[in-house]
Amino acid sequence: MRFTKMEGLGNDYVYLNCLERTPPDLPELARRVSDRHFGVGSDGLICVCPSEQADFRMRMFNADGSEGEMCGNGIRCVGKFVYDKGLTDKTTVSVETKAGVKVLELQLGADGLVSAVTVDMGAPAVEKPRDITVDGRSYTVTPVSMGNPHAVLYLEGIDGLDLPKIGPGFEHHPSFPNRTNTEFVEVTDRTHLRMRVWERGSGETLACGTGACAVLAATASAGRCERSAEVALLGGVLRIRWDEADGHIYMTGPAVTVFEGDYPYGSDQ
Ligand SMILES: N[C@H](CCC[C@H](N)C(=O)O)C(=O)O
Repeated sequence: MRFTKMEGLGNDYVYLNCLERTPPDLPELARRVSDRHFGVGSDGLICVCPSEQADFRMRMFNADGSEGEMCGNGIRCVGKFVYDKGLTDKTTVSVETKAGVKVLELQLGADGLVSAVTVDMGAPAVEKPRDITVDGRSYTVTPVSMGNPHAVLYLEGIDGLDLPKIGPGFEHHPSFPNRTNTEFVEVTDRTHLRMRVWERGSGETLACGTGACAVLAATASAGRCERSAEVALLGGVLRIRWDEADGHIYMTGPAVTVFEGDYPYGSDQ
């Protein structure tokens, strides 16, 4: 099975062209390819599938095999995948996701291939902050949906956090019936935010596009930053803008192809 390894700010996935056929048992395939010792190594699996209502459909699976509703870094790479492979000649591409149809504006580099993408991520749903207890300690989190669930919290010294220790307590907290992605945020100034993320189903990743959008929405809603800011993640910086007119969030960032390969998996598995 031919695959393409791609990354958006180090949030890396294995990408499959499923326009003609889809391998059986995608959750199991995601678990296998994601393993960084026995598989390809990735934060998960992303399948580019046909769509009735958009140019393409993206299905995203976390490393544990669970299917997410949306993936910001992933959808930027889907835009690069379909354009660079000649599956479209359009630089405005629509992609159906479980969180609705997203519109991508592809930016081309000097080589004529996609170097960066701006995604209309749709409107965030920001809830009121709520206190939750994790491992005996109380935290104030702001739940935000970008189609997938996020819990945003503000702490000083996020670099010193032991996320493998505290992350699962947030991910599996009973307050989040479908689990949650959790973002740990420092507000540098009104146009610069820093964050780390413990992702539902994948653990700490170097970046999370939907998470960065959730962080901007929660922080601007609290009056602590402007509606347009740079969000610094371990893997790099995303530019996030929450448009006043349409209420949508726009995310701009890079998309990179790392390598192509073949993986032994098919209908006889
Ligand atoms: N890395 C992705 C988010 C994956 C979210 C997934 N962990 C979920 O179950 O919602 C991003 O760039 O938005």
